[in-house]
Amino acid sequence: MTRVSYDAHLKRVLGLSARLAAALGQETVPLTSAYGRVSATEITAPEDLPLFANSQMDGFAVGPGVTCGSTLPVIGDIPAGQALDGPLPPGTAARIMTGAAVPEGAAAVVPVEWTDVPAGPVPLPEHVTVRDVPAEHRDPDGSLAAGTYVRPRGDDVPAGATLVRAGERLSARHVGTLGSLGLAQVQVRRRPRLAVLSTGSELVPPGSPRAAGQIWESNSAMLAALAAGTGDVEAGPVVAAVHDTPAAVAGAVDELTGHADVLLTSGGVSAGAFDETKAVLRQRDGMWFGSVAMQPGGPQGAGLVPVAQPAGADDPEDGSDHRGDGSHGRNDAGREALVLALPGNPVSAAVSFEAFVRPALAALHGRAFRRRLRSLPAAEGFGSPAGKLQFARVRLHDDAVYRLGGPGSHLVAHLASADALALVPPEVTAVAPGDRLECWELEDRG
Ligand SMILES: Nc1nc2c(c(=O)[nH]1)N[C@H]1C(S)=C(S)[C@@H](COP(=O)(O)OP(=O)(O)OC[C@H]3O[C@@H](n4cnc5c(N)ncnc54)[C@H](O)[C@@H]3O)O[C@H]1N2
Ligand code: MOO
Repeated sequence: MTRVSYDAHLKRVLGLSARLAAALGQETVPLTSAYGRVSATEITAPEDLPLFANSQMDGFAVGPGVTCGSTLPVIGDIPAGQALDGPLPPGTAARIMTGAAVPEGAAAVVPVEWTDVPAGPVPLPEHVTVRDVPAEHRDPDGSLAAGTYVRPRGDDVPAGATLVRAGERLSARHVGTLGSLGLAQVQVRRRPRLAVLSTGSELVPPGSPRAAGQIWESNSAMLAALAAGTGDVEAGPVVAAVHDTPAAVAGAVDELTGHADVLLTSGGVSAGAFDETKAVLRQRDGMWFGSVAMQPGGPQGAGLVPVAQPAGADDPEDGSDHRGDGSHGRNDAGREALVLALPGNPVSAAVSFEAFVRPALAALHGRAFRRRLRSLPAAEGFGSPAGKLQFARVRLHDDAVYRLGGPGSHLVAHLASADALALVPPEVTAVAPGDRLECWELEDRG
């Protein structure tokens, strides 16, 4: 069987993902649905922000040269949401609220606390006397410094400034900024629809009765949960426990790729007499199977598989959006699905997700993928298989790496209590206490 390095297989998976990313395309979503999506374009500020010079305080807008003791006639109110009709006449003041537009002719805002006017809901006074100008707000001549408590137009960002880069995931704070600039819609990368298929005649869904030799199926729920946690997918069908027969596996693959852009399969990819997943998928154009020099996660398959055209799928009349809305009956002519065939051992499936699926889902959005890495010394020594990159399940504690359990790919409870994977390079067969290990912090660690 072909044996490739971890880096070589990752490169293959990322290349396949980049090809599918181009076909997935983009869509426009309302700002209220944009959180967590990946921007398809650079987004620049269409206007200056703040949109206009406005007051930072409830108080009085005044012209230049006001000093402690100045008394000024008050010509009116400027509540937030309104603008004075014309400039502020010289030698006058206008009562102004936080966020209200500072009129032409005003040089500064005097907070109400610095005046003889009571704070709060009081009638508009005829005059205001400035009682206090703290030293830090005075010009050398003692007058109130120009610009005091005025938020200038464009102070935050000028029109044309970059707010979001193409391929950047939109945070809640981005959403707030885009709303501040009146942007009601965002062009985002279309999220792939993801399906999961677990194969194995020994598997029964949790909650079902179990015959001798059977086990409860757990990979499909785990893989669907890991995928959901990335925020990079639309949840699609999850099929737990398809029997190891060519017809059952082939039927499930056709059905699921008909409804998904990405299919994760688990099981049936090693050397067993009943490993039908590999046998069936190997016959599809575009699928590669081989052994990756890593443990767990050695046996892997990956490819872009042409999707069987479902009966009755129509061509879109306007020639647009060949992907439709991800529902039944979309036009699948020429469409391909990314199939990642993961090993069935539960720890192997989980490690394969971290090693290949997580970066693939980022690449499907054209998003740069960054792991949370730490380099820490091993607390204890342990062995590692020669020629394989080992992903040890560990806990990071007191700036050291503590291994959990052994290397067995069936140790699911240890997997669940891990908060990181420690990588032992292929050429290292023994880790000594104090040896530095690169660790990937697990995204959904408890
Ligand atoms: N002769 C060889 N045997 C094996 C090799 C090999 O190179 N030569 N590789 C081993 C490695 S490494 C792995 S990993 C596994 C991968 O096997 P498969 O992907 O074919 O997986 P299965 O045989 O179907 O299952 C392996 C194991 O995991 C359990 N399993 C499978 N699916 C699920 C599921 N959805 N939920 C819970 N548990 C599952 C299954 O019962 C088996 O115990 O092959 C080694 N063998
Ligand atoms: O490589 Mo398998 O994935 O050890 O357990």
